[in-house]
Parts: sequence; structure tokens; C-alpha cells
Amino acid sequence: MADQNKSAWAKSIPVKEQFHIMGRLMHYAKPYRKQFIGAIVGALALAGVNIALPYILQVYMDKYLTKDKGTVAIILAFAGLYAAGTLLKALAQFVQSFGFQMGSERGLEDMRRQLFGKLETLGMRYFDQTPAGSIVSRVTNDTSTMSDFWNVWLTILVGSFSLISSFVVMLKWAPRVALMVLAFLPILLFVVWYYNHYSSKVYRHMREKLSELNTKLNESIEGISIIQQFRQEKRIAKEFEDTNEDYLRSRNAMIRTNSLLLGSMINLLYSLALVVVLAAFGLMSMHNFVEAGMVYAFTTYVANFFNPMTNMMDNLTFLQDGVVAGSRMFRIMDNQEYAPQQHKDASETITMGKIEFKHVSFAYDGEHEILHDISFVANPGETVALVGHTGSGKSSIINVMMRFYEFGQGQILIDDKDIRDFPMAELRKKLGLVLQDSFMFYGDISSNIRMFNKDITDEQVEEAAKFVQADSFIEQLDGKYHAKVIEGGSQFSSGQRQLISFARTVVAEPKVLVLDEATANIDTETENLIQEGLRRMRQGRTTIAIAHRLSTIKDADLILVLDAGRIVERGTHDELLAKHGRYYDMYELQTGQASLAQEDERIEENPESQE
Ligand SMILES: Nc1ncnc2c1ncn2[C@@H]1O[C@H](COP(=O)(O)OP(=O)(O)OP(=O)(O)O)[C@@H](O)[C@H]1O
Repeated sequence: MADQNKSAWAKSIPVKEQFHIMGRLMHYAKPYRKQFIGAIVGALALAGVNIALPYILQVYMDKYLTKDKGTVAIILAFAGLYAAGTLLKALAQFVQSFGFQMGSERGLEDMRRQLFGKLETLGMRYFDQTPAGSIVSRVTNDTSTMSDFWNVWLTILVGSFSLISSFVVMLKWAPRVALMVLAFLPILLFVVWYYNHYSSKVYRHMREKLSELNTKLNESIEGISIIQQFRQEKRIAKEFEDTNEDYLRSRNAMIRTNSLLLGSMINLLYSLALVVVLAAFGLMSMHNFVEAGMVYAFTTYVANFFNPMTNMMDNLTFLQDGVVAGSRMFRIMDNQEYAPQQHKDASETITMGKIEFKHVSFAYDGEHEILHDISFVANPGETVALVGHTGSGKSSIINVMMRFYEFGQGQILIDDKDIRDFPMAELRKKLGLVLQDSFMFYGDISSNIRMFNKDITDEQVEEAAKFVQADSFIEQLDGKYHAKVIEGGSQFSSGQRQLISFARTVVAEPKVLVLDEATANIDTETENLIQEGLRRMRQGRTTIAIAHRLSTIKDADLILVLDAGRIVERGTHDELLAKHGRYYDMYELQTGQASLAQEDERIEENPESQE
């Protein structure tokens, strides 16, 4: 099914568009034209040597060997000439292949870099809609398909030179025989076309199966803990085996096609052409003297005429694959719509950290509204907490505020200015986001805190770690701040990762903190460290915090209770409890003693009322 989709897609690219894609792909070759010109010169030289070598032998055979005129000096001269020709051939082959590979590999490197750069700028909406596996495939598989695509051109280039040069010489020597050889060209081209038509289906099917195999492997590595926990090993192994079987079957089909058509058909035609050529020379010899060396050289040119076809047949399928891969890569490179854009002349800076939402609405897919009419103000230094059941829209508010997604109606203001008036870099710098589970990058603790920003000194890193009290666990690590971190940071507990991410945020000195409180179970000691870290980070900073445990945001200046994307209640902890509404219910559910807590607080504030 997926295979059908893929080949249907290949077919569905209109011819004009295919040429356009090829044209765009050629642009990547432009900066490396020196290498490509070198390759063309090499290919031309190769074609020349391929003509010259049989010619040298022909002269030697017909002028000296058969006429008994050979002397040692002549033999040595011809041997030297032939050896020089062979050396030149090796050199031309090297120049042609090296130049071409270098040019194409550099072009591919540029392509991968651009693609990766583009992916980094795409909005989250793109990533929501595109499976990670397929993005990885664009950057790795598709760019390596492009390598095959470039090679097709090399094959075509070398093949054409060889075909044309040998035909021209044949035409000069024996025009009629040359035309007989030429008569095979339409048959050859038909075989090439037919093979290409047939094999591209088989080939694509094979690649599809390989991709499925990769996906299965990826899935089983990423989900290994779930697989083991739910004892899915057998199912996964069976699925992998089935896909592997399918892959083998498609490989077999490919091998069958190749064995049948690839070399054999061309060889058959070549032998037929040889028979025709030899018969023609045989007939000619009945009337005129035909020199043996000439026949030898001529048959070598016939071989030069036919040989490139096998290569071309083998490679042509990559042409279409290259266009498909190219079109998919360009779809990423041309993708503009999803990345939230700032105003062109955005240059404001965040100085106070006031945040205001004015009647903001938002839909992830641009259609189904998730946030409705969200309005609130967080004055500089204040804490606004977002609470609500799962799926009520808390993270979505943060997502639009961080400009991961473009919001619909309404306005988001920072320091009373439109959020789009600030350059993205300013927003990323001054809005410090701390997520539930923070990602750690391959490197060490220190680089993960400074986030590879070389302007941040070791002292600042350590200071930040101390500030959020992450230093106590870091000091115990082997290598301390230089302790290795593997991608994802899975060697650390979620509490430790949180503390590192706090340090990472603090060191950047943001004006506004955006927190997604961790729900994971963390031991009491780390929990206390985290709460203390949060308290310290919040000091003097505007904070927008998603809170799952209501006890942690009792001191917030404003609590927004969300339900189905709407703010249904707002106020301070005490005000909301007094309301006996949604917040009260949630609080009671969590503590089981909301009213008691309220009572406690009342007594705390006013001890004499207890009597
Ligand atoms: N990337 C997304 N694409 C489409 N819909 C989404 C996406 N993320 C969230 N939603 C939907 O938006 C709604 C609000 O989700 P959101 O994550 O904001 O809720 P939340 O209150 O943060 O929930 P939780 O407490 O579970 O994190 C949900 O219905 C959810 O299915």
C-alpha cells in the first residue's frame, strides 16, 4: 500500500515539475563547477584513450606484425605507447571519478546542511504532523539517494562520450558497417527503457521494505522498556521477521530482474552486433583485403558502443528516485507556513517582563479551536499559575506564548508591545522555559548548563548550579562539571535533570520564567531541592507556571482555572477557595481537606480566634 503511494507519487509529479526539480538540484552543483568540469575533461580524455588504445594495436598489427616489419625498437616503441595510453586511461578515470564524486558529495553536504537548518526553523506544527522517522529519512536516505542521482549523470556522461566517439571512428573506417551497428541503438534504447520501467517498480518496492525494516528496528529500540514491560518481544520479533522476509522476497525479485535483463540482454545484443560486423567484414574480404588489426579495433569499438548501456540500465532508475527524493526535500525547504513569523523590523527588547493575553484564541490545525478567548495580565515580578484537568489547554497557552505555534485571534503583549515586535532571539533569551522533562544533549554537564554558549563562563555555570542547589549532586559525579552526558541524559534521574534545567535557565538570566511543573514522582529530598530552586528562580521574575499540584502555587498572584480551553475561574488561592467552585473541588480532591486547610490558615493568621 505504502509502496503504491510512493510510486503513485513519483508518477504524479508532472514532467514539467520534474524538470524544474532537476534544475533546482543542479544549482547545488554550481559552487563545485571546477570539480565537475575536471570530471568532464577526465571523461573526454577517457573516451579519447579508449579510441586510441585499439588504434595503436591496429597500427602495430597491420603495419608491422603481419607485414613482418617489426624490429625490437618498434616493438618497444609500441609497448611504451600502449603503456603510456594505459596510464593515461587510469589517470583520466581517476580525474573523472574523483572530480565528480567530490563535487557531488560537497553538493550533498550543502543540501543536508540546508535541510537541517530549515528543520530547525520550522514551527512545531510541522513536527506534529510529520513522523520523526520520515524527517530522519529525508535528511539521511533522501540525501543519499541524491548521491546515486548524481552518479547517473556521470554514467550518462561517460556512456555518451564512449558511444559517440566509438561510432564516429567506426563511421570513418567502415561507414556501412557502422550504420549496421547503429541500427542496434533503437533496440538498445528500448531495452534500457523497458528495464528501467520494470526495475524501478521492483526497486522501489525493495526500498520501501528496507524503510519498513528500519522503522521496525527504530520502534523496537525506542520502545524497548515498554516492549519488555508488556512482554511484546515475541510480537515485535515476529513483525520484524515478516518484514525481513518481505525484504528478502523483494531483493530476490530484483536479483531475478537484473540477472535476466541487465547484463544478459545487452550481451545478447552485443554478440548479435558482433556477428553482423564480422559477417559484414567477411563479405567485404571477398572483394577487398581486410586487415586483421582493423577488425580487432572495430570490434573493440563495438564493445565500447555497447558496454555503457549496462551501466546506464543499472543506474537510470536512480534518476526518477532522485527527482522524488529532491521533491520531498524541497517540500521541507520551501515550507514557510508553519513557522510563526515576527514582524520584519522587530527590534524591541524585554525590559520589565509584563505579559498580557488579550482575547487569544488558537487552533493547532488552524481549524479546531483549542483555546478560546484567553485574557490575563501578569505584571512584572508576579506569578500567574495555570491549573486545570488534563487536556484543558495549559500547555497550549505556553506553546503560543513561546511562539512555538501561531495563535489565531487576539493579542499577546509583552511590556505592552505586540509579541511579534520582538525578535525571536530576544524572546528565546528572555523567556526562560523549564519543561517537565528537560532534554539533555550529548556533551558534559557544563555544556548542558551553558547550552553550548561560549560566552558563559565556567564560574557563571557553577554559580547557577549552586543557586538552584544542583551543585551537591554534580560535585559527586565522576568528573563533576565535566561528567559525560549521553543524548537524552537518561543516566540522570528526572529530578537531577530538572535541577540541571533550572541551572540552564538561571544562567541565561531570563526576565520571564515559564514553568511546566513536573508531575513525575521525585523523592522528598530532591522535591524539596526543586521547590526551593523554583522559589529562588521566581524571585524578581514574572512567572507563568503550569501547576499540577495546587499546593505549590498557593502564593501565586493570580490563578487561572482552565476547562476545555477557556478560563472558567480566576483569582488568588484564597479567593478561589472561598468561591467554592471548580478550584475548590480540585483542591479538595487533591488534599482531601481543603476546608481544613482553610481553617488552619485562618487560625494561623488569627490565633486568638481559636478560643
Ligand atoms: N500538538 C498538538 N496538536 C493537536 N492538538 C493538540 C496538540 N497538543 C495538544 N493538543 C490538544 O489540545 C488540547 C489541550 O492540550 P494541552 O496540552 O494544552 O492540555 P494541558 O492542559 O496542558 O494537558 P496536560 O495537563 O495533560 O498537559 C487537548 O485536547 C489536546 O488533545
